[in-house]
Order: sequence, then structure tokens, then C-alpha cells
Amino acid sequence: MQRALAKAVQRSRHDQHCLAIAPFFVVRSAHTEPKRVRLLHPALSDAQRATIYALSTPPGKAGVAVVRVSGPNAIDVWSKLVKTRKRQLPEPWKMERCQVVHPETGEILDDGLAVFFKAPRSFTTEDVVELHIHSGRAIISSVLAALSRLPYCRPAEAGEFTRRAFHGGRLDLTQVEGLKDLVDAETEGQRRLALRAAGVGEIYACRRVDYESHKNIKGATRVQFEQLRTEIIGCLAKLEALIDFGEGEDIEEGVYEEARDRAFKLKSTIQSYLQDSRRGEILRSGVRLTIFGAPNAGKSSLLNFFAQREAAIVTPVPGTTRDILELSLDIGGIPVIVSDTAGLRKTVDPVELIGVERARKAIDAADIALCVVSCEDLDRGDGEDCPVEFPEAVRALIGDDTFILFNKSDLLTTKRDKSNLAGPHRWTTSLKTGDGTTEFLASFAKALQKKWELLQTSFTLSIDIPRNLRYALSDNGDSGSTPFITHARHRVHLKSAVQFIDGFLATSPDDIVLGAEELRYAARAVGKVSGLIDVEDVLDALFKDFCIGK
Ligand SMILES: Nc1nc2c(ncn2[C@@H]2O[C@H](COP(=O)(O)OP(=O)(O)OP(=O)(O)O)[C@@H](O)[C@H]2O)c(=O)[nH]1
Repeated sequence: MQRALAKAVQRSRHDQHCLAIAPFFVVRSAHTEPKRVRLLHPALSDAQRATIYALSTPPGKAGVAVVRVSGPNAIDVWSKLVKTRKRQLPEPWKMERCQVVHPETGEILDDGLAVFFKAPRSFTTEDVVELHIHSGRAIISSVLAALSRLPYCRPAEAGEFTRRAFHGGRLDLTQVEGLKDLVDAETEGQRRLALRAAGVGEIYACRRVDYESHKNIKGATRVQFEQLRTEIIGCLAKLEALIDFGEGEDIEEGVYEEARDRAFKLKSTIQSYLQDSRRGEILRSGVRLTIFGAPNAGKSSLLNFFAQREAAIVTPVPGTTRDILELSLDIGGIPVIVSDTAGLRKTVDPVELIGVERARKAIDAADIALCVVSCEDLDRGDGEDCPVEFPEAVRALIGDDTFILFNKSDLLTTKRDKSNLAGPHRWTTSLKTGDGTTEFLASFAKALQKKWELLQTSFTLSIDIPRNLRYALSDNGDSGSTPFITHARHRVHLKSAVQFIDGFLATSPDDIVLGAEELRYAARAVGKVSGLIDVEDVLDALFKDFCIGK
């Protein structure tokens, strides 16, 4: 048994090792001959790979601009463009005072600093040259124009440096996402979350840290998912041992049951990760606020009020908003994605029907649903104590946690005065006259802040995290107080991992080969989060959001 298990573990480790260090390796099958499945990221030879360059800092007047060059000819770029007092060739990883010159005319373009990162200890894992020059439009264009004169150089595409870092195995997908989130971070919480995913010191670690010890600084998210995958592969190893040596060999009892037991625990762990109320995604991208209500209630007016500009069309015609309009705003210092939706009403108009359907979905997906009710549409009971009757179209969608804004208070008549409408998370305004808007904004922002702080501080994962996964969460000193899932993509893959583990749990012990296959798919699903396998489809979508020079 020991021998069988050791061999199976070795094989599984081999699978894992291949997948972990080089995305282009082969996934071995447990019960067939090892075969090359496909090359996921065919490696390019130096001759095929161009040397790319780009301005890596924002264009315009500033103290310093950084032009980055990466590729097999970076060293040649140095010898053609960089003139130092000491020597022709650079000392790697050392900043040197230099003149940047035109490769053909020798004209001095600027005076600055340059540094050479020798492959593979660079961000892209290729030879990299960084030119730190003065930031001015003319200087930058002259240096970029000089680089364009070199036949092996071409301008980089958006995110191409990071793409090369990914292909070179420097970063996995969770780290690429983390890096993008880090650049986009607007709040302290977002910055911390992104830094954790990207890996502390990841971006420039290559300057100081040995390439081999790179694993010490890899992103915490990556570590978490790798650990999860290792756990699944551990189960798989047990099944493989049974497949290969079960018959005719003296294999101890209970191996299958043990694998089932571990798979069951893993399933509950992943499920508990999934039941996180999207906190990681909310922290990363902001609170999703959906404004809904009957037509003409003042929803678009509210969106414009939040945005402080005419972002949405406002007219007296009911049904003006037909589709969802989404804006990213800062409300009281909190990042919020606000959606204005089509007015809810019974309709036969096919376009309006689609709008209403989308509005319902946006309400379901919202972290906060804010219903705008026109005071005109309220039932006009005469008694002071008359309960508020919401318009029929929205009644079913108002829950205990729905925020309500009674708008058009200027049209309020007699008995049903503002105090009659007051309550927690209920406000009364006239977006037309401005009456009540200051109080509403202050109180609404407070409610938002409360929700946000709750997210930031209450992220102690009360779920049962296995001990070996816990260490991964504590390496930044935040001992498990940070979300596990930060992108919707992670959620999709984890959900399918649960389905595959379920598939394994549903197979009978006689169908062990089938069960192993299910577990292998589960491991692959988790592997997709880090981008170790089958990720071509997500790459383009991800890298196109990067800026040129990153
Ligand atoms: N009297 C009054 N009119 C308002 C107020 N707020 C908005 N309105 C008017 O009500 C009309 C409808 O406003 P919108 O903001 O377009 O309402 P909506 O809920 O987005 O409407 P739909 O697009 O039909 O769903 C416009 O003519 C606004 O000027 C208010 O507080 N008082």
C-alpha cells in the first residue's frame, strides 16, 4: 500500500508540478498512458519574440518618466541608446547615471538614469531595460522615436509586459488580477486587498530576491488556491493508488472511504468560501447600488443627483429609462456602482419588457436596493396613521432591507406629511426643489459607510478553514481576515469544482475510474483560477484592461 500510495502521490505531484511551473506542460491521465494534451501557451523562441517598448508612466510634465524595454534585444538597446561614463555594457540591477542618445545620429536626447534587469530576474522574465528620463512630451517622443528606429523593436500593446510576466511564469492569473486591482485601487481597503493578491513586493521583487526564492513572495490568493488544489490532488492520489494497485495487491482497507471523507470536507470548505456575501468582490469593485421604482418616480433624477451631473435623461414622460445605466461613483468616500433601471410596470412593449426584466435582475444582484417612490403614487389615505401603501408594481420587491426614498415631497398634500413616511433607511426628498436632499445624502452616506466598514472589519472567516490553508491566510499578518474570492471568475470556477466533487461523491466505489476523473476535473477547475490551465479565453479579456507600458 505504501508503495502504491507513494507512487500515486509522486504522479499527482508530477501533474501538479507541471501545471504549477509551466502552463505549457501536459496533464497526465491516471488510467491511460501519459499523453500530451495540448500546449496551452506555446513558447516563442527569441527570434520570434519582438523586443517591446513603452512609456510606463503617464505622459506629460513631471519629474521623471520611465520608458521600459523588454525582450531578447534589450541589451542591444542599451548599447545603442545608453551612454555611461564607465563602460558599454551594464551591470545588472544597478541604476546608472547615463545619457540617452539617438542610435543613428548619436544626438543626446536626455540625461537620466538607466537600469538593466537580466533575464530571468526581471518583471517579464526577459532582459529588461528601464530608462528613467525627464518627463516632458518632447523628450518622451524623441526617446520613443529613437527606439522605433531599431528594427527588432516595436511598441508594446496594452498589458503586454504583464502578459509576458504571466507567460514567463512570474505571475499567475490571480496575481495579474491583483496587479490590475492595485493600479486601479482608490481606497485603502482596495489597495490592501490588491496588494495581497498581487504578492507583497511582487512587482519589483525580482530586483532584490533570488528568482528561486520567488515562491516566498507569491500572492496570497495564489497560495490559497494552490493549497486547495493540492488537497484535491491528495484525494485523487488515493484513488489512483487504488486504480493502479488495488487489484491483486495488498492494499489496506478504507483508502476509498478516506478519499471520500476528505472530498466531502473539501466540498464543505469550498461551499463556505462561496457563502461570503460577495464581500471580496464588493471590497474590490465597490458596493452595488440599484435604484428601482415605478416609472416617473425620479430614479434618473436621483442618479443625476448622486453624480452631480446630467448623466441620465430626465423627462416627464413615464418610461424614459429603458435600459440599465451604470455609473461608478464616490458617495461619502465609498466606491459605489450605481445602476439606474427602467421603471417597473405592467407592459406589453417588448423593449420595455426586456428593460423591466433587466431591472429585476439588477435588484437581485444589488448589495443595496434603493426604491424610489413618488409621493404622488402613494395611496392618499386621510388619517395621520394610515399605513403607507406602496405602488403595486414595486410592492413585491420591497423587502426588510430595501432602502426607500419618498421623492416629490413638494407634491405631498394634506395629512400624509413627511413624519408619516419616516423610518430607518427611509428618507423623504424633493429632488426638484432640493428639499431634504442634504439630510438624505448625509444619512445615506452613513448607511453606506456602515456597510463598508462592516465589510472591511468583519472579514474574519468564520468558516472552517483547514489548518494547512490557514497559514496562507496569515502571512501578511491579517490572519484570515481577508476575502478568499475577489473576482466573479473565481466564484464560477469554485462552483464547478464543487459540482465535480459532488460528481465524485455520487459515484459508486465500483466506478472508481469515473470518480477519479471527476476529482481531476475539480482540480482543473481550481487550477483555472490561477490560470495554470485552460485560460486562453480569459487572457485577452484580462490584459486588454491594462494600460500600455504595464
Ligand atoms: N415635482 C417634482 N418632480 C420631480 C421630482 N423629481 C423628479 N421630478 C420630475 O419627474 C419626472 C420624471 O423624473 P425621472 O427622474 O426621469 O424619473 P424616472 O423614475 O427615472 O422615470 P422613468 O424613466 O419613467 O422610469 C421628470 O419630469 C422630473 O423632472 C420632484 O422631487 N418633484
